[in-house]
Amino acid sequence: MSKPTTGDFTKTSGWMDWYTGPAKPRFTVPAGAVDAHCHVFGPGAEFPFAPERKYTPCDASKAELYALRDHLGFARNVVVQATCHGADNRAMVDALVHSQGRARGVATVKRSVSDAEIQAMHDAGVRGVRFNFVKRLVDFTPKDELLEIASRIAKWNWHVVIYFEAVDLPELWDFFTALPTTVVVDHMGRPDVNKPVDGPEFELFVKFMREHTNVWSKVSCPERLSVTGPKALNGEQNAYTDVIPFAKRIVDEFPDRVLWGTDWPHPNLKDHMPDDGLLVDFIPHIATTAELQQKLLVTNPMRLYWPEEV
Ligand SMILES: O=C(O)/C=C(\CC(=O)C(=O)O)C(=O)O
Repeated sequence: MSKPTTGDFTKTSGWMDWYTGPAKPRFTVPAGAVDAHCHVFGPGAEFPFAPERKYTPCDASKAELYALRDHLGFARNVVVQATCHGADNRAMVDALVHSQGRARGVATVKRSVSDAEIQAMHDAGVRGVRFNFVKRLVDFTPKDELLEIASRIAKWNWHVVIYFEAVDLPELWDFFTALPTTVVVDHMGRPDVNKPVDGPEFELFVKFMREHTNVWSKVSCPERLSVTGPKALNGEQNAYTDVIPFAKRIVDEFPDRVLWGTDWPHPNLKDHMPDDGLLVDFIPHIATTAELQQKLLVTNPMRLYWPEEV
């Protein structure tokens, strides 16, 4: 792969570009595997970043995303709207319509979105909206506005993706449990992996999934959650060991409601940029049987994003 470009935009200071030349994974993903969490950024010259963005990334185009998909052995992608594009979904939708049906999407919308706009996004392959509660990424949106959006998109059988930090779950609980759709949590609700896997904080997340069967989780982003590593670099086959107990627990207890994604191009990492090939080699540490891997990588994402093919 070539090096990331920047267009006319100036990247956020300290920005880490995605890893070029990822390893070929040693773990062979099952046929039809879906990378269910990834993004496109711009390119800024074609799809400008949103004025209200909290970071300016390097470009990460659909062509580069699909080259990575093929290199890693995946068949499909779910492209999630990144906050640097605000509620301007053009770059994400453009990626979907140029995927030969091999990508579906998750959008960010405002209350002002029209039914015709929702329908057009649906026709392009969008199947959900994302509500982001990570304060460094977005400004606050009132809950009544989000609930109104959730009840409107439910008519298209879309779901809601939620992104939040573990410490905020108690405060957000009532809102999340009032959502009328399937709810997909990004990155296991960002647990603090310094805390015990059976401690009160992660128990609350497990309870959230146990008591609400409409709640799914992405067991993604060990590179973001890990404190002790080791990093997925230089051929490391046992990366991010401190995240494994958390992700494995969720896969074991809720095998029919888990998804996995690369999170390429890995926005806002501060410490290191992982080798995506080695991230794929993390999967068998958290989904430890062929049956669990099939559910995580194929059956579950297909049920949620391509139900007409299941
Ligand atoms: O890519 C992710 O899932 C995580 C992000 C970025 C993000 O959510 C966004 O820009 O929309 C993060 O923690 O900075």
